[in-house]
Amino acid sequence: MRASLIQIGVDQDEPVEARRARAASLVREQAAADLVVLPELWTVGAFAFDSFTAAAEPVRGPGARTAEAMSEAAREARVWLHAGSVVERATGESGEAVYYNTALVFSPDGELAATYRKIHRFGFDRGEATLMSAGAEPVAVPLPDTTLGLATCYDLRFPELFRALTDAGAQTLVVSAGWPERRAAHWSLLVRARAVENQAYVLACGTAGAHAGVPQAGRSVIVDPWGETLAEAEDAEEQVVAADLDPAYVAKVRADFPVLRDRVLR
Ligand SMILES: NC(=O)CCC(=O)C(=O)O
Repeated sequence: MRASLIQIGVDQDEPVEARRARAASLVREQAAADLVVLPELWTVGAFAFDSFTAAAEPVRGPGARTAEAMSEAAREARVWLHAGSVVERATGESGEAVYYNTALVFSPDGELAATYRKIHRFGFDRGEATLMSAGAEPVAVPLPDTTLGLATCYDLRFPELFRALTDAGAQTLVVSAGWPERRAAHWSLLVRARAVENQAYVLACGTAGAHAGVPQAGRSVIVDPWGETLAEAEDAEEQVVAADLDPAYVAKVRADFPVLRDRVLR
């Protein structure tokens, strides 16, 4: 199973519409892959908080511009597409607008197969943490050859989410991110930790460029269930990081070195 991570450049000078078209064409170029992954909030920029509400869009129906473009790209390339995340505009219980950082997964037919609303919002008492509502449900997505477990950026710091995804059957953990350069060492360490402790593939896709003046780490990486790096971006330039995954290898590592079986606390 071939996975391609598109570490797309997010530059505030590029209009969102142009980046959307560019992302769709980058996805189409990955038609040889089975699974393609884009990063977090690549339309607006993960740190462009001031633009979040203006850039918000529904994930279905009229005005779902990113979902429409990504559905078409997935269908044309015939790939499973984790299209990164968008600022989702939804309606609250009293009819008010509420916002989520929502990841979208499309099937090769272009169907919206799953959405995941980011559970852990970044920013402490500012930015995303105050502008967005939190998701509540971990999401695992069965594909023909593997089951994906979905996580978004800051989620990477919360191992209990990844364990819940593993318990839900995930064998390939996808982290879609807009991780900053200044904490690149945490990114590299935590991605490998999540792979080793869950004995799962981790596909961690970041962005290139800078969002609202925050330089990005890039360093998108694919790590196998034994913690070996299969492919990695060495910098924060726009590029594609790709590797072949062997879905059977997850079961082999879990059987040969049965750490998950030895859990005591649940
Ligand atoms: N967009 C994010 O979730 C950023 C997370 C981050 O910067 C960190 O965890 O460090």
